[in-house]
Amino acid sequence: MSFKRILRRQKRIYGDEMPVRDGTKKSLIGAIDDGTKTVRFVIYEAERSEELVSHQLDKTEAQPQEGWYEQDPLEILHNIKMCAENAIDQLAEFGYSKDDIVALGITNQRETTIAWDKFTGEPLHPAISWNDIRTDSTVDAILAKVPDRNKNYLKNISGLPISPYFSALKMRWLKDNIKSVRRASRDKRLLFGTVDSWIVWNLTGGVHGGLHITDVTNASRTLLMNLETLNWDPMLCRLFGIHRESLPQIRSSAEIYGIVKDGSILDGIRISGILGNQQSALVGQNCLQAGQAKNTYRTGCFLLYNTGTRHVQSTHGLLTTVAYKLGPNAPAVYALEGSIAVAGGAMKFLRDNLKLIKDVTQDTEHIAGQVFSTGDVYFVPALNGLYAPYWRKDARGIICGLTAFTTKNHIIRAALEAVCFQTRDILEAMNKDCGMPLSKLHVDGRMTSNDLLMQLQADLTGIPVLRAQSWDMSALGVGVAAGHAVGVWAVERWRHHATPTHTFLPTTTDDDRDARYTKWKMAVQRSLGWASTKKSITMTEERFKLLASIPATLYLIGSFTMLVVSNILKDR
Ligand SMILES: Nc1ncnc2c1ncn2[C@@H]1O[C@H](COP(=O)(O)OP(=O)(O)O)[C@@H](O)[C@H]1O
Ligand SMILES: O=P(O)(O)OC[C@H](O)CO
Repeated sequence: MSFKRILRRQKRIYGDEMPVRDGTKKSLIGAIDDGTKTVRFVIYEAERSEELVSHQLDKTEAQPQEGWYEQDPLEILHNIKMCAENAIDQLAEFGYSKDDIVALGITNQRETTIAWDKFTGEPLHPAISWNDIRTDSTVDAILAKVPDRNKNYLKNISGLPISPYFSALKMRWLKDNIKSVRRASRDKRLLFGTVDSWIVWNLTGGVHGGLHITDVTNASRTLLMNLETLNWDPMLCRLFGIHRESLPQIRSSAEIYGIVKDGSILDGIRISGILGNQQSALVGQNCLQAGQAKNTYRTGCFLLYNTGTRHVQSTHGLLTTVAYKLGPNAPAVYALEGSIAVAGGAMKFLRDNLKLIKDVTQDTEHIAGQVFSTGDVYFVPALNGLYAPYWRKDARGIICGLTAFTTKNHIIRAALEAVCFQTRDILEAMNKDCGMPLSKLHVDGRMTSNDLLMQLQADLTGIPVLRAQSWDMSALGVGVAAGHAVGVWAVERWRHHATPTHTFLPTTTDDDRDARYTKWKMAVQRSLGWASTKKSITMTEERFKLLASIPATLYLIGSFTMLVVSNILKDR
């Protein structure tokens, strides 16, 4: 890379606040950030708390059936290696090499579940993504086992409602539906893990003694961990039918777990930090005091409120989760979390499914900015049900309020507003749980580069929105944790990273925003109860393709027969 390109890159990352290098070498920390749609590898200069180089690759996501989302576990590993190689290559331009990396941290999409064979290292099934809703009937089967089919029955122990979102349901589904998983379980070869476990096991040697571990933040998203003991809960494991031996050991978020031994460019580096990506952003934004909160806008959007060493139970639809535990002997810190399943994901839906935009980054702000309002259009992106505070797996996406005046500009703007209204839903719930409204909102995540979105967020919540200095606070957070564990990154050193670069102030009146919010709630009501678990003969994509390949006459006869048969069945 030419020197000019490096300068341009630095300018892009740091703006006018470019770090001044004095020629002395600093300790470097590597961070793997495995998101739902992208993998990144970032290298930080610990003493200066500066991002030095990074590389990112998009991931492929398969959708084999409606509501099913899968990732390739081997692609995740491959992409990490490619990103690491590329980032490390760039180090030479700064006078550094791989040997200057003193520790490695891993932050990851949470809940996404992988099953693999301890002896061959082969994944037994594609990774089931966090937002996959195939476990709908598994949820019903578990609900049938608890008093009053109460979805909040396990909240006191785990902090979580019974929902397809969490890993235990995905593990149960894998055991119920995938023969190789059942066989591996019977033969005691089965290992389960969230993505952090899969990455660490492979990096530390895989079949040759790889470490099967996870950290408290990831474990707290499985519905199998007890928030009090910070260990797998025997009753929960029994309820979901998951054997303790197939689960990873739960460790803190910052300690030296082991050394990379996979023959890759990362070989020999200590792994010393693991954090779920939303908890990691909380650390990266330096929200380390009780009462501090941040909202991260990526594929989903997640607002975490630090409650200190107390785990507070929400009565308004929020989750209780472990925020971090920065060392084996450090206390666990907890958070209340408002989880939104579809934020940036809605932009990709507008691009890939509805073809309303070509480029998520360029088009959404530009096109939505061409109209001054949504023209009373509301888009509830309940594409896989609704998460907090509703927890309704039967909700489905709707766009309502359409008129002959509506254009795609209004719909795109409504999709941006949906992220803001969902955030307001969470803020309302948090206010009820904590009794104290947030006076400002610290934000990060790639979507926050969208100025229009940020302004809408301030206008629709009525509080200032403070954009973080760098959008990827998740990578930074785990970099800090990893550096902290090896003693090269002190809290004070990254404090200035939490300094927002831009503040968006509300420009609307309370009456105006409350009227809009009331309309949003009406739209949400209309999205609920849409999906039913009752099986019906629906025209799926596959059936449509099959029918399209049959000649017209046969098709007519076929359809007529189906109609007659379904009428007979209906009358029974
Ligand atoms: N400028 C933007 N305006 C609106 N949405 C954006 C913008 N930039 C990115 N996004 C959306 O934000 C999400 C970014 O996700 P990404 O950072 O790749 O995270 P992850 O893979 O962890 O979910 C994508 O879904 C994308 O659609
Ligand atoms: O892909 P992201 O960054 O939206 O993160 C996903 C969350 O960790 C799911 O809980």
